[in-house]
Amino acid sequence: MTGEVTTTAQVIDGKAFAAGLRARIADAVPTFEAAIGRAPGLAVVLVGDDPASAVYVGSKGKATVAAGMASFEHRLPASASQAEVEALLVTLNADEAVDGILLQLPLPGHLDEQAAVATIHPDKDVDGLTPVSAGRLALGIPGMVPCTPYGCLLLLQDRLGDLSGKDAVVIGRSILVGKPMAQLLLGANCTVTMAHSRTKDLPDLVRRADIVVAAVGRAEMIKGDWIKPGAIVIDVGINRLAAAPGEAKGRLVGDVDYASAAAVAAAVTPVPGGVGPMTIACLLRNTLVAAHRRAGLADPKGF
Ligand SMILES: Nc1nc2c(c(=O)[nH]1)N[C@@H](CN(C=O)c1ccc(C(=O)N[C@@H](CCC(=O)O)C(=O)O)cc1)CN2
Repeated sequence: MTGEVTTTAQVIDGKAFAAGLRARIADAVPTFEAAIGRAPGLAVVLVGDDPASAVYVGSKGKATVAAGMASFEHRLPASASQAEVEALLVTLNADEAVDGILLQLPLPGHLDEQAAVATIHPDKDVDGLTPVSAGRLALGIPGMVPCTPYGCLLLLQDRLGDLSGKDAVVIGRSILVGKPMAQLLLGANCTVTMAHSRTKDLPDLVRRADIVVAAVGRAEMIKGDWIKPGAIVIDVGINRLAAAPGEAKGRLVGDVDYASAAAVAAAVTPVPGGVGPMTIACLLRNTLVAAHRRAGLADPKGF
């Protein structure tokens, strides 16, 4: 019999992996509480009324409580000034019950995101976005690592073990994902190429990679014929398509054209259910770690 051999990639189940991580975090919380006399605390700040952000903040609060940690939710109106946002962050920096602070992004357009984030004390920066955290990551010094890229790294290591010598391409150069992802992969001894909207011959570049991390924010842009057979594909994109006739809302898709990529790759993360759930699990992990460091305890083992 002749004809093409079609492979079907394994699905990397981020939802299941995140559930396991969250369960292990919940198991570690009572030990911390017994030693310090209080649970780790996470404060999440939402400015404005972006519906997606409100959903993410609600999910973070629920996950925090489910892990046995203390959740502090702060909402400011969309009209809040830079000074008001920064004043709240300064108050949270000084609050002994708060180990981690997260400022939900994006902020309303009139606010300076970088300046606001930089107000967060680096020891409480569980989002890993302050200049100090970014500098520590670049220098390879222990610090807080942004949640989404850290989640991607955990999924890759779970699949491949040692990443040394792998060719990795990161598509997208955001502060939230692309740049820290590249640093983490470099730290894991990958050979890393960063690609972005002005990269030439992107399909050819992607075709050389053993690991593809897509974080470009364009629905289904990366096609299966760009993927090297046997590569691992991590799709960070979350894009909602326009609703088809008869649908209340459009489907969620990633930055990767899943069906065509799955025919070539060894393994692919789905959207939804891939990288997304890892973001919140890693936020809890960072909060647990921050709480230990602030209390002068050794980092919890196995995280
Ligand atoms: N300060 C931050 N702001 C934002 C971050 C961040 O890490 N820090 N990330 C994103 C949003 N985000 C968390 O804040 C987030 C996005 C997606 C998911 C998730 O689980 N997605 C699900 C699908 C959800 C759906 O149905 O809409 C999935 O992929 O399975 C969790 C968290 C921007 N802002």
